[in-house]
Amino acid sequence: MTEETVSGDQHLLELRNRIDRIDGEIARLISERAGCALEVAEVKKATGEDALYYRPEREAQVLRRAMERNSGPLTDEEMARLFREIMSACLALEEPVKVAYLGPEGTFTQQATLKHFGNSAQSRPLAAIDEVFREVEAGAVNYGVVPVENSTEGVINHTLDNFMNSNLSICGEVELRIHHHLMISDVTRPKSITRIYSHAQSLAQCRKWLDAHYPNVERVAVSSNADAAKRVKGEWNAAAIAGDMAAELYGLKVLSEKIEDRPDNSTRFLIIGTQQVPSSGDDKTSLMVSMRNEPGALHDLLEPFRRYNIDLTRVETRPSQSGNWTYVFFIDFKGHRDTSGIAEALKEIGACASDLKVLGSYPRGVL
Ligand SMILES: C=C(O[C@@H]1C=C(C(=O)O)C=C[C@H]1O)C(=O)O
Repeated sequence: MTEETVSGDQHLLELRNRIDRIDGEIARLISERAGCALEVAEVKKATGEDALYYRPEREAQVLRRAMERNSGPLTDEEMARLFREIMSACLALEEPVKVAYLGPEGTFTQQATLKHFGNSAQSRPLAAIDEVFREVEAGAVNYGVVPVENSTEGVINHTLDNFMNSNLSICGEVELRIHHHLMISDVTRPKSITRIYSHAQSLAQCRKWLDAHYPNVERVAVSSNADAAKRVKGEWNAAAIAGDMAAELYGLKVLSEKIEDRPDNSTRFLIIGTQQVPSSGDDKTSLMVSMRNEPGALHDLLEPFRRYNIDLTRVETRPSQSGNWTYVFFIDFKGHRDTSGIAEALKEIGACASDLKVLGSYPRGVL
């Protein structure tokens, strides 16, 4: 052995000893933190039956602080993800949070659920967006996670329409970068692919790539990406477009990575529940408004936003379910309903609208 390797080995040993010591400290601090969370639970329990254990506004603040405080070498996102998991475990000690999401397992909505609640939440896949709403309304789960818009393909109508017949609120949002891959099973012959399965939204998000690489291959829309991945197992002439989780879950091989047409392709998901969330300091508010069907109605609706200098982030129109050619507007803007300016604007809009429902004020997605 040369002198160099001896000193290299020695250095490695010292570094590992240091890491062991640091791990000991981290473990002690995490236990101390978990003990605090248990005490918090006692304080919350004293408020009675409806004690709210999961506090979206507080969690957003903890994550933002973790990012602000970070000075590297880990990225801010990586640091926040670690804190996300610590909080998830602490919350589970207080009370395990139950979450339903649009399934099946392996979908991007499952990935969004994990990103938002961490691995200690108890999550359950359901077959349809309506079912997620229903289970939260029935109290079978505490929260639901549903997709609401995609940066390439636009709004998910089904989610918006569900709010028309529901009393649920929006308690949070989470954004997910969507990377699609073309995947095959171990029996697929890559040169003989005649059929590609995926969800219609995903096929649309990869349209140009498919036109360029598989122009004459049949595109088959199925109920989810996970379903597409499942079908490919055992089909020698088929491929699927889906995400990492589906590839892993069904043991598929990725043939082409990141085939989405737009590199910034992302989907926004909503956390639905029954809770009214206090301000986190950086929030968004979502409204559902119906207007009288008369000239200038849309102008009257939007005017207070300009006057109170409120930053609109989205306006969607959906046919109302109460009559032909009448519409419901879904409006998102920056800020919390309880802050001055916004509270006044909402009062004025309420006075000129035939119906106004604040779907919720909630922390802007952190991760
Ligand atoms: C500890 C609390 O309860 C939960 C756990 C949190 C945490 O671990 O930091 C934060 C918010 C709550 O979801 C709290 O409300 O402060």
